[in-house]
Amino acid sequence: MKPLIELKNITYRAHDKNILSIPHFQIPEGELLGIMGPNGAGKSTLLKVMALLDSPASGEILYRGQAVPNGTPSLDLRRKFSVALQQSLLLEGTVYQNIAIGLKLRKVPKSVIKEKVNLWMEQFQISHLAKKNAHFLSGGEAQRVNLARAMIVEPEILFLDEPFSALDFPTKIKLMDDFKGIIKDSATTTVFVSHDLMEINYLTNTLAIIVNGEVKQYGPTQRVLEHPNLATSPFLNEWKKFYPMSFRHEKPLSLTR
Ligand SMILES: Nc1ncnc2c1ncn2[C@@H]1O[C@H](COP(=O)(O)OP(=O)(O)OP(=O)(O)O)[C@@H](O)[C@H]1O
Repeated sequence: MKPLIELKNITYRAHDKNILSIPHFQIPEGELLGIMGPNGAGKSTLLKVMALLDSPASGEILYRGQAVPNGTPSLDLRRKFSVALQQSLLLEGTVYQNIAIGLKLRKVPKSVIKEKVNLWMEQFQISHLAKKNAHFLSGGEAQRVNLARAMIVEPEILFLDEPFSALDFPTKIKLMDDFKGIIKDSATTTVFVSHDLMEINYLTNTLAIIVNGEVKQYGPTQRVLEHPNLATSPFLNEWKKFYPMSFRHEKPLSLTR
């Protein structure tokens, strides 16, 4: 498949330290890519650079083969991307208003907004919360609103940075299960940063392991997890001690539905 995003010779520096060094990396359209690695490896920085939220020190980013001007991506291009972070950062107002905001900014007619917000609230099973103040939601509810808000604009690419990591385990697996169905149905190209092997194994098809700002292994998720290389095995083998079997299962072991 054609790459949606391509990175060439990307470096990122902060305080005179090299944070990222990526000679070449690409995300094909339709990919469900996981980015995993130890704390401080550069996962979030890579996501921010790919989502055009931060500029690299050097290198080139191409979107559908077109070079993106460094530092000044057009509004048009930005609007093809959605980002959801660990903190849901919901705005003052109701759940309905929070989910509607992206379409409102795009000046979509009110009747269409209503139809789409209702659809996405249904998809994320939060219709009953429509009129609730978004600042009084549980963590799981808030993350559902956050993901609905990201999906309603029908992004060409969705960037997720640890969206499930603050949730308790039953809440997490239920949301991940629902979310997987939604992503599959919409066929949205997705980049999912996580440090959790169970989340990565469950949600992604392809996996990049980052260590010290470099992509040390890339390939189909199952293959990477089952055959870590010299650079990634110290990290992956630690995880596999805690999830000795889960990387062989399609679903987390405790997910019974
Ligand atoms: N703007 C910045 N200024 C200074 N240091 C930074 C900046 N951005 C990132 N870093 C440093 O870059 C390194 C990579 O950070 P990043 O948040 O990308 O890692 P990560 O893999 O997402 O980590 P974690 O799993 O802990 O969230 C860290 O050492 C971090 O302190």
